[in-house]
Amino acid sequence: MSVHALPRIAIYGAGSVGGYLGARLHDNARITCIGRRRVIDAWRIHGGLDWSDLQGGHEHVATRDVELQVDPFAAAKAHLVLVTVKSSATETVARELAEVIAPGVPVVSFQNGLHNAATLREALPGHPVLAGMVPFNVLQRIPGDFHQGSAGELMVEAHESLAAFLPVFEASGLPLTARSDMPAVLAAKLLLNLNNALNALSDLPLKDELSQRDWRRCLALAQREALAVFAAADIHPAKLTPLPPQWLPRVLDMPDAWFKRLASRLLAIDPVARSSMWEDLERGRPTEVDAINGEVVRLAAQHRVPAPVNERLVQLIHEAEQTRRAWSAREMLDQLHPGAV
Ligand SMILES: NC(=O)C1=CN([C@@H]2O[C@H](COP(=O)(O)OP(=O)(O)OC[C@H]3O[C@@H](n4cnc5c(N)ncnc54)[C@H](OP(=O)(O)O)[C@@H]3O)[C@@H](O)[C@H]2O)C=CC1
Ligand SMILES: CC(C)(CO)C(=O)C(=O)O
Repeated sequence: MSVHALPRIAIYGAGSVGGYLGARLHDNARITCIGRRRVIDAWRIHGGLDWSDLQGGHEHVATRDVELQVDPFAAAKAHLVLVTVKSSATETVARELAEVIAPGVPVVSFQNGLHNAATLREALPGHPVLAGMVPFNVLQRIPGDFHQGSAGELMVEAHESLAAFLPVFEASGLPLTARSDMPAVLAAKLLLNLNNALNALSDLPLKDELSQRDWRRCLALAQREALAVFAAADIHPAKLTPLPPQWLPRVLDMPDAWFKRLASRLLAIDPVARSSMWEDLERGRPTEVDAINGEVVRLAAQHRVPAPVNERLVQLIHEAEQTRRAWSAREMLDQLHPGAV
């Protein structure tokens, strides 16, 4: 197919997820990545984008094969826009997109958190704005080099406007599963993302952290609390893992040998993979904790149920944004459940 016949996809938020998606999709779409000057310059110096994954797949995408831009106006010609900024940037991005994108162009939020699509929708009336979900981990190892460190399929709210784009994702080896229950999918992802804060505070790779029972006990505390809050708020998380979400805390609590046997897929993670929140602390950026553990705390307050574990995690991450230290699992357990150790 001539390159001119390929759809144009703008990826707004050149970072770990945005760079990875851009690199994976570039054979089947004309990709424009829009981001900060420091990032775009670094990617140009790198000579483009590299992606790799757990299965050994890898590719170099030269700068001539992907458009790298700092000006929001570069999204004007897009047939589809993917938003890949952190949650705290969504409102600004929504306003920037409203100024530039063509009428009716669909916009997909590939972000963690429950409300990003709603925030985009408010500023973009007349566009289908669809919630998406990225299940896997992406680490930007050096600027322009992206590694997918765990498995899973991208999900998106089912909508007719995506019909022309689903084959693009499929052909690129990143199939998009269309779902009619995205709020439930995002709630289930939020439960998994409660580990982002713990992983960042542990300063360990995800695999090492989740291999230690005491770190898993910390996550189980945060998830149990979130499940009780969700129940009070009538939110029913979807089943994204082989185990129903309600079983996760019990399985996390298990001794290491049992956990490894029952939840081997949860540990099928690249040994270098870390949470996106760890990457934020590492790079001295504000984190998304208010949209993740903070969401549990907000819902708990609305429904008058306690959420001390997630409240403490929000505090600890905000402290870590100022001054970092690596916590041991025992110290963390003592913070989240005094007397449990
Ligand atoms: N990384 C991962 O493994 C995963 C991440 N996610 C989710 O995906 C989303 C993106 O995460 P991730 O890729 O890690 O984030 P990154 O921080 O790596 O990338 C986002 C980039 O967008 C930039 N940006 C922010 N606002 C604008 C703007 N107005 N115009 C242009 N660029 C802007 C940011 O710059 P600046 O830093 O200056 O704000 C940053 O460079 C998050 O919601 C995250 O939770 C989901 C699954 C896995
Ligand atoms: C994939 C996962 C759950 C963990 O890396 C994530 O969403 C993140 O890091 O933000």
